[in-house]
Amino acid sequence: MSAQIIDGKKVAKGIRGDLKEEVAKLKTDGIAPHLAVILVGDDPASKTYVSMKEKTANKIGMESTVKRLPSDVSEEELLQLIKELNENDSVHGILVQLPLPHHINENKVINSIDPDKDVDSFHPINVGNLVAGKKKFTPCTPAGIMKLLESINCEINGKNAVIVGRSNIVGKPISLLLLEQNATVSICHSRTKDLSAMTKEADILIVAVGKPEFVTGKMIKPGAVVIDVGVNRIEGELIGDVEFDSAKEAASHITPVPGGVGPMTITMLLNNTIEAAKAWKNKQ
Ligand SMILES: Nc1nc(=O)c2c([nH]1)NC[C@@H]1CN(c3ccc(C(=O)N[C@@H](CCC(=O)O)C(=O)O)cc3)C=[N+]21
Repeated sequence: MSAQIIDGKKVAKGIRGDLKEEVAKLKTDGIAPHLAVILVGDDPASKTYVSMKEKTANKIGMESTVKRLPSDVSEEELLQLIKELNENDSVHGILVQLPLPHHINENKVINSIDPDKDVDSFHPINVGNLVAGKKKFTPCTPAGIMKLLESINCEINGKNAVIVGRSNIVGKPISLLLLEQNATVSICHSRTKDLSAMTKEADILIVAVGKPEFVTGKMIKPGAVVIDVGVNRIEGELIGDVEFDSAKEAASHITPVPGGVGPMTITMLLNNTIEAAKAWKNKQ
């Protein structure tokens, strides 16, 4: 058996078509959804991601501004820029590309973003709302994963969902979203005693550990849905956290890397920016 490959590019494109219409509608109401991205330093991967965000935003008719700061910028200057963007009524979404240089306190920066403009949904207020089930924004990568599951009509209610990885950006929030849909959720990590025994129980397996080809086919329950969130760049090539060739023999559905979760992340970021613009409009 060979799994059906979940085409994240295609799903993302479909959603972007809807978003483009929403942007056009908002523009006729005099509101141009506007995303501001802050890039500190010149890490090549970050530069690529930021220009992809800018390009995709423009493709659906959205406004985008990229603020580029040198790697030795002071924390104070960065916080000042965020303050200006918070106060700028024409900006609806603010994203600070992570990781930041070590001399800058990441938490302090995230905490300074207006929660209403926090399209990454990393601010503690938005994290708290997600935990309480009253969210304003859904964090981009987890939101994208839910859309991918939806695209294959994946049943979630009552299923065993196993998450490998407990990051604030993916592992923790995706666990909450799956729990909201009544999955039985287990979160595994580096101290998990028998990882294979856990992953083999998964009807839905989400892997976000940042270790190339960490999960192999023999760790997967036959017929499972496998979502690979890994983006490991090795000698210029993008490698997932799942060993694709062996995994696709066990799984019923699987996401590739590239072309799986990645394209969804950016699309959901644009979705959140449109949501922010709509919420702003309703406050006026
Ligand atoms: N504040 C913040 N928010 C983020 O959402 C954020 C961040 N910082 N820092 C870095 C990570 C990583 N990330 C990705 C986005 C798109 C792809 C993506 O589109 N990947 C393509 C391939 C792109 C390529 O070839 O390089 C794919 O998987 O098909 C991957 C990774 C967002 N991140």
